[in-house]
Amino acid sequence: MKVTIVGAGAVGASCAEYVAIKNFASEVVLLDIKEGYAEGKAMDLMQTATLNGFDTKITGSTNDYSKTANSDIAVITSGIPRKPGMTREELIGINAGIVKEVSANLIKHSPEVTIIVVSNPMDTMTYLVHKTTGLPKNKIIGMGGALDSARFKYRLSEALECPPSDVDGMVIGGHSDTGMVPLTRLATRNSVPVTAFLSEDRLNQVAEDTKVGGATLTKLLGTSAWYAPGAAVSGLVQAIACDQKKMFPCSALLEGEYGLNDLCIGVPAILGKDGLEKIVEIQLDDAEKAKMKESAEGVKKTNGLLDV
Ligand SMILES: NC(=O)C1=CN([C@@H]2O[C@H](COP(=O)(O)OP(=O)(O)OC[C@H]3O[C@@H](n4cnc5c(N)ncnc54)[C@H](O)[C@@H]3O)[C@@H](O)[C@H]2O)C=CC1
Ligand SMILES: O=C([O-])CC(=O)C(=O)O
Repeated sequence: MKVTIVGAGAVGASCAEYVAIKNFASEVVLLDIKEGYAEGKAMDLMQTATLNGFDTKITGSTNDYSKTANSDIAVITSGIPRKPGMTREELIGINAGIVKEVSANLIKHSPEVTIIVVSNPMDTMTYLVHKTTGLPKNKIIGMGGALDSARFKYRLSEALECPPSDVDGMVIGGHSDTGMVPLTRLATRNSVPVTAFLSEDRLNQVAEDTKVGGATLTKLLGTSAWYAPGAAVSGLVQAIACDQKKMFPCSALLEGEYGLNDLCIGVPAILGKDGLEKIVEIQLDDAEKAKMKESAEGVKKTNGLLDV
C-alpha cells in the first residue's frame, strides 16, 4: 500500500507520522515544492521508526512526481494555511491553483489513485478536483468532518466532564466557521442522548465552540492546527487502505442526496477499498435541514469564485 502526501508542512508531516505509527502502509512518499524539505521531514520521521516501532518506509521528494508513481492513496495538504483573523475561504486565490496543478500531476503518475483533499477552503478544493480531473466520484474525498467531529466530541466531553472516549457525535455540513452542522440531537454518552445531561444553552455553546474550533486554534498558534488534522486524515487513509467500511463525515460530491446537487459538502460516508463507497442519508429534523441548506449556499458561493 503506497500513500503519497503532497505538502510536507505541518498537516502533511503530522499525517505521515500517524500513518506510519499505525503501521498499515508499506510506503509513504512526502512531496513538497520547497527544496529538500520533504526529504528532511522524511528522514526525521524515519529516525523515529525504531523508537515508535513501525516498518513503513517514508521517503521525501522535491516536486518529483515520478517518485509518487502507482500510489494507491494521495493526500493533498499543499497550500497556505490561514493566519489569525482570516477565514478559510480567503485562501482560495492561492490554493486553487496549487490544488489543480498537484492533482493533475498526481494522476499522471497514479491514474488509479484515490485522492483525499485537505487544503482549504476544503469543500471547494474537493469540488475543484472533481471538476478538473475526471476521476470517478468515489475516488475524491474531502477531509473536514472527521476533524470537526473529533473537536465536537472533545467539547462535549468538556461539558459532560467525562473522557472523550465516552462520547459519540458527528458534524456534517461545510468545513467553515459558520457552515458546520454539529448534530447535538444525535450525540450520545454511552448510548444515552447528551440532551439528557446538558441544557439546550450548554449544547448550543458546545456547537458554537465546535464551529470555530479551527479559528480558536489559529488564534492560539498563529497558524492553523496540525495534530488533530493529521490524525483525522490518517483515519481516512487507514479506512481505505484496510477496507474498513468505517463511517466518517466526508466532503462528497452530492447528486440529489440531502436534497443537494453539484457541490461537495460534509455528509456521512462509508470508506473502504473503493474510496467513498456509499453516502449515508440520515433523517434530519427541520432545523438541521435548514442549517444544511444554509451551509450548502455558503459552499456554493465560494465555489462560484472558482474558474471552472
Ligand atoms: N481540511 C482540514 O480539516 C484542514 C485543512 N488545513 C489546510 O491544509 C493546508 C496545509 O496546512 P499546513 O500544513 O498547516 O500548512 P504548511 O504551510 O505548514 O504546509 C503547506 C506545505 O505545502 C507546500 N506547498 C505549497 N505549494 C506546493 C506545491 N505546488 N506543491 C507541493 N507542495 C506545495 C509548502 O511548501 C508547505 O510545506 C492549508 O490550506 C490549511 O488551511 C489545515 C488543517 C485542517
Ligand atoms: O482552521 C483552519 O484554517 C484549518 C482547518 O481547517 C482546521 O483546523 O479545521
